[in-house]
Amino acid sequence: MTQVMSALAEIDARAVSAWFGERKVLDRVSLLMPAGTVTALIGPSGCGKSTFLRTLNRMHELIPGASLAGEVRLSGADIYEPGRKLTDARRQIGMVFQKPNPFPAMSIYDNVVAGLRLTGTRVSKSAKDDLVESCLAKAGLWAEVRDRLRQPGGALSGGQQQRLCIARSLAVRPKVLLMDEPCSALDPTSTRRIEQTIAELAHEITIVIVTHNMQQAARVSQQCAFFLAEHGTPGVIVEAGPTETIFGSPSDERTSDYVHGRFG
Ligand SMILES: Nc1ncnc2c1ncn2[C@@H]1O[C@H](COP(=O)(O)OP(=O)(O)OP(=O)(O)O)[C@@H](O)[C@H]1O
Repeated sequence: MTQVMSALAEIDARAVSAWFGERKVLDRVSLLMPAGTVTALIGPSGCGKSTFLRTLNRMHELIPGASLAGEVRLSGADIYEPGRKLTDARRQIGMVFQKPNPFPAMSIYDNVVAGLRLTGTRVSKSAKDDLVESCLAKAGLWAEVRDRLRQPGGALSGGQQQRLCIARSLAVRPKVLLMDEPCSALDPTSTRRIEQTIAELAHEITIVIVTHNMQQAARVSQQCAFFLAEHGTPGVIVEAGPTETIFGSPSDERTSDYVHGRFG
């Protein structure tokens, strides 16, 4: 079976600020997301978690009027360095969104390999077959779809579609996988299945997940960062650290209030 992942990589955000037009929504946010771990970004609505996530693979700059400052280092190299191609960052740092977004009319097989064409990767037919099997297996979907790879992606359940999107992300061999509330459109059973997939993938890939679900953050992550944007000020990280510390004995009272459901 084809090896899907490349070497483990850390991602290090340094003093990242972000704006939409004149409005600053993140202020000098620094966070090291260690290789091969799951980092959960938590905090109330509007504090900048998704914006921060989008700065990690250069998606923020696609929004008209959006700008940013700071550095994002992938294994030491700044993805924003002049001369570095946008597509390199996208290939190395994949993303899974809130709402599963497979190509609905395209087959399951073609959905998995869809990213190869976009990144200009040429692969033989047999290598492609191996890649499809290996990515679907890693996304926890192979057993359910192995006999119907030619059926459309849109015919799968919501949870299966989300796992198909994870498989599609894995096919271009990313070093980091960003997940923006990947379970918020799913039922509890599908949610647990995705969480299981995250746990299995975390041995081979660095994962950053935005979640509003505190139990989920506690279940899937080894590190948590608590974001807050108080009184209309730009979002900052109040506190980041090992998940058991953030939930068990945080140093800031606002973190404790948030993780225990007292606000947000
Ligand atoms: N495309 C956009 N144009 C202008 N402002 C935006 C845009 N996207 C987000 N914002 C603003 O930036 C701030 C941060 O939003 P962001 O979506 O990053 O927060 P969040 O913590 O992910 O929120 P949620 O948990 O509700 O998804 C918010 O005030 C939001 O209104």
